[in-house]
Amino acid sequence: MKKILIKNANIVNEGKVFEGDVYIENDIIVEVADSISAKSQDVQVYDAEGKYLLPGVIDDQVHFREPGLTHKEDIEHGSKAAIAGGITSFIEMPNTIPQTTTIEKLEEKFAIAAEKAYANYSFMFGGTNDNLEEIKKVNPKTTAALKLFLGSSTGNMLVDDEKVLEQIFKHSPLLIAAHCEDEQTIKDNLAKYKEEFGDDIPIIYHPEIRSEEACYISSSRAVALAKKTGARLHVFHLSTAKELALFSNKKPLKDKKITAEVCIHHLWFNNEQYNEKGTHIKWNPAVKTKKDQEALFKALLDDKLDVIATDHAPHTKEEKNNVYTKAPSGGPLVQHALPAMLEFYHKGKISLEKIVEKMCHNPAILFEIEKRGYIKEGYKADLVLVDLNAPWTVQSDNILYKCGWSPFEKTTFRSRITHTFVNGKLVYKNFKVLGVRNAERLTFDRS
Ligand SMILES: NC(=O)N[C@@H](CC(=O)O)C(=O)O
Repeated sequence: MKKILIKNANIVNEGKVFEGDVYIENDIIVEVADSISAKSQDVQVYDAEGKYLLPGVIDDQVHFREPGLTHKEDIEHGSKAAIAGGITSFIEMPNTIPQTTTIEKLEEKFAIAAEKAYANYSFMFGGTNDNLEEIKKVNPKTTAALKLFLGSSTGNMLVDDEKVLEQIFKHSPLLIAAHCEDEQTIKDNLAKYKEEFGDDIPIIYHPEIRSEEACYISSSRAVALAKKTGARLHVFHLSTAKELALFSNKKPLKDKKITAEVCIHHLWFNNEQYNEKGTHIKWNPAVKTKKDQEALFKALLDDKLDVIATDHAPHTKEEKNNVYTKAPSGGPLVQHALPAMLEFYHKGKISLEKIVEKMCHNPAILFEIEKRGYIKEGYKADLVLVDLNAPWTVQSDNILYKCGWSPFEKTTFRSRITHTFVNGKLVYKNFKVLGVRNAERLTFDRS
């Protein structure tokens, strides 16, 4: 039996920060207490020396591009970058090639992950205009959720047949996670700018094309449909202040039928950075104004926004360094999401407890993930040790993404992830992925 004792940590868990020790046997946290002493010789002891111990982050939205788009990213590189960023579990999206729209394709992805993933994994099934019967067959006990693109993005998975959509909302056995941007509004806006600029539309107009209105029309339609059908809806990557009125903080997360996510890039960037960063910060939905950014932050603290995710969506530099209409939307984020949130902590904008709630506890509650997301007895030992005072700068020689670039390049983060444990095994230490694969398929506690 493998036994690990982490001593002298500042443990961040369930709204508290307290000094303590954590004892692990095999993959399970066996004891969390003020002081634990090694009970036998074969216990491996890590002295945390006051560093902060967090539950491993659970990222509910990543695009690891495998199969079919592995020139951009793959499960091995993506999950290695994830553990370097303190993300110990990920839920991956269906816009791969082939798309994850049949049970067979879904199982193929699980098989790839079983061979290659460095972090615990699950996948979302993809809904289309014509796979309702297949959706009905997906087992909610073994698959994370159903992803619907209610706005076009990478991978041509737009679901725009209103009648089908209502049927999906009525009959989905899975929680529905939706990308909300109204297609017609985007098309009309794009046509207007294309008339003026051709393909080389200045990037600053991205949030005018993928506009607030496009987001609001689509999110409100999805929320209305969820209310009408009783579907369990989770709206992905909120980007505007206006949409926040659609969400509520009146109930505890476990009782909410409609929930919402915010992504790192919408919290970190705003439209003032388009001139400097260009298409490297082109995302769908677009990064919008400073006012939107501030409203998102407030809604996160007020619990109108339930989880923080990355929407890690790499494209190569060559693909990104293109004129507006040809540069794909999306960027790599898993390695830098937690350091970015910890930077907000340093700036006094959010507490460590809140970061842990939104990145670790809440994804586990929302997706009913079994025994993860907390530093608790009986839970899986997915843990991250963080040095809050060890500045480092994002640069090409420490970026682990297959695409080799980051929108955070040249950013100095004050906090560093020093150790990541997945199911009780140390898999990452001080800028080094240790080559130890100990990931498991996520399981769900759903009745
Ligand atoms: N977020 C993005 O801008 N792009 C994502 C798709 C998506 O989630 O829209 C991608 O897969 O490239």
